[in-house]
Amino acid sequence: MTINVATCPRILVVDDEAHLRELLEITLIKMGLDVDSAENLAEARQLLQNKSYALVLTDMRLPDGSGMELVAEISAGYKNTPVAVITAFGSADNAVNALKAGAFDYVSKPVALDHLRKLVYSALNINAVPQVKTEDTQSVVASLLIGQSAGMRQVRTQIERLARSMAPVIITGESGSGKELAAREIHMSSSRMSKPFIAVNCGAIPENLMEAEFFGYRKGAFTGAMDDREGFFQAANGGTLMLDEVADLPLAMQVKLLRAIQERRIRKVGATTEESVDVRIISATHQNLAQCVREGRFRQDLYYRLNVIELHLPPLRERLEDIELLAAGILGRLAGSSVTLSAASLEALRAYRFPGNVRELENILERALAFANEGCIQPDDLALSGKPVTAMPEPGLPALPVPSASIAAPEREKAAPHTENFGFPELPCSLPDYLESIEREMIRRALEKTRHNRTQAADLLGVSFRQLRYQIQKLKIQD
Ligand SMILES: Nc1ncnc2c1ncn2[C@@H]1O[C@H](COP(=O)(O)OP(=O)(O)OP(=O)(O)O)[C@@H](O)[C@H]1O
Repeated sequence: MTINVATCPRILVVDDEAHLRELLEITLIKMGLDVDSAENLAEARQLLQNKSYALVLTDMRLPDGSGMELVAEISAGYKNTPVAVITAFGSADNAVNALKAGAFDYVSKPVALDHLRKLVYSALNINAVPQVKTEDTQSVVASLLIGQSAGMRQVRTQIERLARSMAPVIITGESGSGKELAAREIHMSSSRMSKPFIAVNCGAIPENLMEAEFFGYRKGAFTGAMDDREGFFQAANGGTLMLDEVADLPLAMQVKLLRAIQERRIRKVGATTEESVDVRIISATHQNLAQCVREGRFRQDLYYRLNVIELHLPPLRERLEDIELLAAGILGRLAGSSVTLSAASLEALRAYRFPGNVRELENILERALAFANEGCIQPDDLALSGKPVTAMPEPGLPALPVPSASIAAPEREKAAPHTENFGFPELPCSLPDYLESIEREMIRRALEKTRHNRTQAADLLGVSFRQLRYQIQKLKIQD
């Protein structure tokens, strides 16, 4: 990156150690930047009032207070100024706290100049990311996430904020609720947008290949390693690495990952030297990671590192008002403007629970397109299964999902004869999917009834604890 001298960005360095201040000043000036320095908080505040800065770089310990105070003040009062902190060696807690308070990034002492330069370039890029605002001031330029519900608006506002930081983010939400899309949006709205976004499904990689897949390997490192290969970290260098289903990482790999994140250095399998990497980590899980920590399946230190900021994607059933826009977007993508949704179909969709969230809506519409006549999708074409959001069955009643129960009134009459067959539904489109939906529902009920005590829930269902745990994972049940 070359810096435009005509609009030379100005950096504020706040540090009371003269030699470190000097090192930072020289490095920044050599990068073609203007630099102001302050020895303490009072001087920094004074300078901030008089000039605007492209970046503030502050030490944590200052003679008249803590760098954290400056982070908080800048985050609140100078929203367009990124602030990075310099932390003492080994004080991971400080770094995490600063990121939580709104710091854009951090460097640890002794300051590695290559890391410092990368940090500065990222910070300078932040304000170069184009932001198009709508009347309600939400950025729409890279909005991949469709939806205007209060929940989605909040998600977008949070994404806008998160995009201006390097802080690790954990995205939670049920399967299919848009976690990967949200991660992409954070990346696309950040200064890393021109660099790669790599999404890795941690649950899909065989344990014995994990290290090589993440960090790469040298030729001859193991049988079959015919050439040097890069791993996900190198592939995402300068950009964002998304660890999807992070709870599925085996414990041994969790240790290695923690090290890579903390040191920002990795070592290829079979290599003797380490290489530095500049990767922003976004993780995602549909599991309760804190619970995984309690159960000893996830390391607390890694949890603490990854879980600096949480972004929660609400399930689709909590934002049913988004369905119309989502359906229009999905149909537009799948069929252009040639197919529409009838009013009754929209009503039927709005009454459905969507256990598979937006992904399920996509599947329903894709299948419906095949059945739709004259360019209009009717409720029958949707072939909805499961219970509607409204009309939950009474406790104690058999919980078999009734496919036609969510269909709007006139269509319900048509479908009724099929559903009066001893309470069984009409034939499902897919028996395995149908049986899974029943199993999922029964497990959910047992968990609800036992206040999420898995041992008791397993007893209620007449299965072993391990069997239940396996089914919960397999069926991606939010517990
Ligand atoms: N708000 C949204 N607007 C448009 N499309 C969406 C939205 N949310 C999700 N999708 C679409 O739904 C599908 C599932 O989304 P995504 O893969 O991001 O979900 P996920 O939560 O990461 O799922 P999983 O936990 O199973 O990995 C994708 O095709 C995605 O494009």
